[in-house]
Amino acid sequence: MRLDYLSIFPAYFDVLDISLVGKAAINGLVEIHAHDLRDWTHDRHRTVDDTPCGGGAGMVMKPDPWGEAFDEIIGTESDPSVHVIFPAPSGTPFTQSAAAELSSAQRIVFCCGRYEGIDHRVIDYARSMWTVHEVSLGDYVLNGGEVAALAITEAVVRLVPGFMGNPESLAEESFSAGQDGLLEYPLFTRPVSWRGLDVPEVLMSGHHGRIASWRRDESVRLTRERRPDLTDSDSSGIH
Ligand SMILES: O=C(OCc1ccccc1)c1cn[nH]c1
Repeated sequence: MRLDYLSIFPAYFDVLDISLVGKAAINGLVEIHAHDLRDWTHDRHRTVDDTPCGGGAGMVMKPDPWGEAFDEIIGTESDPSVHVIFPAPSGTPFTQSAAAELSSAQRIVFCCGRYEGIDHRVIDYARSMWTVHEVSLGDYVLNGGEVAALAITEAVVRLVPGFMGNPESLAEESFSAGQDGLLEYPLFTRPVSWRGLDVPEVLMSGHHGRIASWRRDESVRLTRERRPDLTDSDSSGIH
């Protein structure tokens, strides 16, 4: 999988050489390329923004540098196998199933908006050429798409076959199919007693049936408490 990042702060992505994703990059599963959008400007100030047509506060990212960067990084041929991701508050909420789908992509290009956003024609042009995802991580506003791109990268790359040392651990996480779309139950490890707090006895009983039902009950309780929106969805085991 090749991952490209287009940003006016490409150094954000240096961290990928260290972290979880770094390992995948080393064993050849993932190839990382970060690019400075200003490399595709031609004026002395390397301008990437301008005032919004129709007025309004803030600045908008000009389309020209994006188009020239696309030409060089992706090419001028249409190719639906290239996934182009624009993180933005106005995007479709990102989910574990979206991460799973993207984990089989051969190429993903992250376009990190700054200022108030990117000229919409950039997204329209990208849609005419590649498979575009406008993605939101949540109902809040960041200063730019870089942090969102890092989060999406981690969610996707850890699902790439051959990447995780112990794929079974993926099956038991929150939101994974194995959990029936429920939140993960509380986890404990040694010491059994810690600062006057003990591990629930059932987990030390060695009784696997009871442990499984305690865990499910906890998942149901937590999901009802924190994520009522998940309880009546078809994917969750509770209604
Ligand atoms: O702020 C975000 O993206 C950066 C961005 C992009 C375009 C204009 C403003 C900000 C974001 C919030 N949830 N998911 C993404």
